[in-house]
Amino acid sequence: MFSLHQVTYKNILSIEHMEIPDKKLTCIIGESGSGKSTLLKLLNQMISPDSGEILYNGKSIDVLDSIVLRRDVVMLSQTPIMYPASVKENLLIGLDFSEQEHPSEQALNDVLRDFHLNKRLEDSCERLSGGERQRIALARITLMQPKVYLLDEPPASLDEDTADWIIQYLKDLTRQQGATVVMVTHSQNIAQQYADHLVVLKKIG
Ligand SMILES: Nc1ncnc2c1ncn2[C@@H]1O[C@H](COP(=O)(O)OP(=O)(O)OP(=O)(O)O)[C@@H](O)[C@H]1O
Repeated sequence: MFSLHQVTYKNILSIEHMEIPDKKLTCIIGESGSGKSTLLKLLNQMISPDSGEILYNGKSIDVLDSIVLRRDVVMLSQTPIMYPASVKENLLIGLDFSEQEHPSEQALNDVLRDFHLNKRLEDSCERLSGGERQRIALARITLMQPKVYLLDEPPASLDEDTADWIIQYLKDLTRQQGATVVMVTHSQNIAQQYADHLVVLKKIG
């Protein structure tokens, strides 16, 4: 899905060669500051490398329109944006942003159930817990049905049981919908248990 060749970014990343496989769950691990979040940002063109080449499905991502690329390759940051609006509005933001049609109320309620969110669509998002925000943000991007999910530490504000079923859910997306999931994690356990492919980053120098 992605191939990186001789990619450098500031004095943060220096990658001779890296493959990120299609339809698999890839975990990125490495010490703090080793460039894990930076690598995700390179994959959806939020930033560009100083040198080297990144291929997406065999094409250099330089020549792809970044809006089109980001419809396929969706990133969930460590601190997802939550608007002071209803659960429904917050779920639909990603679809609006990528100019996709809204699903039925039933589909939105199904997604709340899938993510164990005991909320109604008309409830406000203003007083959600960190874990609920994280799950709404993840639900928001699954509604967009991207080809690639770039996830920056999704389990960060989730308890262990919730983190486990969410990662299992992501793994199922790779198997059932052929999605590609690239996930940064600090947890060696999660990486060992769930990753089909592992990327280990080391600090330069
Ligand atoms: N645009 C930038 N310009 C300069 N330095 C940056 C930039 N972005 C990040 N850094 C630095 O690059 C290093 C790697 O950052 P990054 O967030 O990618 O690491 P990480 O492995 O995800 O870390 P953590 O596990 O702590 O989240 C850090 O030292 C950070 O301060």
